[in-house]
Amino acid sequence: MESSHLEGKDGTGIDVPFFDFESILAATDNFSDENKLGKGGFGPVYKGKFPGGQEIAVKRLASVSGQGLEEFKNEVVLIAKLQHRNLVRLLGYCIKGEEKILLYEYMPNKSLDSFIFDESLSQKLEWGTRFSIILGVARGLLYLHQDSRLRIIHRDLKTSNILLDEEMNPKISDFGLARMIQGKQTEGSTLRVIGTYGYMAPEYAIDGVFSAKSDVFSFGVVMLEIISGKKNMRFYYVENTPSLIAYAWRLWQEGKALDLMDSTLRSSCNASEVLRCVHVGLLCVQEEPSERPTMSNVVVLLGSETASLPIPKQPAFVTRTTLSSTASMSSKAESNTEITPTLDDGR
Ligand SMILES: Nc1ncnc2c1ncn2[C@@H]1O[C@H](COP(=O)(O)OP(=O)(O)OP(=O)(O)O)[C@@H](O)[C@H]1O
Repeated sequence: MESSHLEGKDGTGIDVPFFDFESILAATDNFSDENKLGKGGFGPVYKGKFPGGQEIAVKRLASVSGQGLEEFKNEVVLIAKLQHRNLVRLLGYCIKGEEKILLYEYMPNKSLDSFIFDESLSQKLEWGTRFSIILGVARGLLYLHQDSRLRIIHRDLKTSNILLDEEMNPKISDFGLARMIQGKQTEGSTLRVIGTYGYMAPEYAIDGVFSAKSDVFSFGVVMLEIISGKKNMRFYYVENTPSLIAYAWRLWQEGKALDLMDSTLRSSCNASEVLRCVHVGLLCVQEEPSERPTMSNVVVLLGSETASLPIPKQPAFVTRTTLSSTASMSSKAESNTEITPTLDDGR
């Protein structure tokens, strides 16, 4: 099934196996509906199984058809170089005509959102597991931003892009794909916003300006969702508050930040860890990007019981007005997901 390998040009010896189309057809039972795991903005994803029993996830890319072959291969090598225990591993690729496919390790526990937003599954995710998921995601994102040398901005970090392995270790997925589709910017501005409302920083949603700090904002939203078990964007209808961020901010100001905690977990959680997470989460979602911590600050702050934390300033999206203007101003946004730019689309 593997017929050749791509190698990095820089002598790093990175090796990306090429899989022929027929072996992928066989592994996915001709991309059968039963094997379809879902469809994201980059295209549908299928579960596959190779003859030896190895399970894989097959992403059939929809949006890169215009991209040249060489360019695509270079990006595949780049993504394959990004290896960390908190990133989903790229196993190989396939090109056949217009068809471009990426093969990833299969994550049996699917995505974090399917746990935390589900009434019964969320109860299995006690605080200790949630805290280690938060730490793992922070480390994975730090690696993308700094340690990988390549400075990758994810641009679409959200709870549905965090997958869980059999031991509930978190692995970030879809990293490098925004870059694959839009070119090799490490930061800058774009007319085509790849992201999901509810997770995007205001400067990215409104002006298309992205940086490591816009990922930090998304991380903050993810963290508040993990703590509360509630979605940021659907929040208005739950609590009559513009967003989860606004709710967290209100509780914080009233000295009741622990109430943000998913009610099913309150009796068994470590209160000081939860409070630290809410505090760091609020630092991440501050309106002004320069006030937000870097991911390396975040990792240190989360891991230390004694570090003194700065007082957070008012976050973005605390009023209904800011949310509405974001949604309407970002109508130029061409999200990579199936969402349309309305207030209600956070998933
Ligand atoms: N490596 C994987 N192992 C197991 N399931 C996966 C894997 N990658 C993706 N999936 C599942 O496939 C489905 C589609 O994933 P994908 O990441 O393409 O889209 P999404 O997260 O729903 O949306 P978006 O494109 O906006 O990120 C999701 O249900 C996801 O959980």
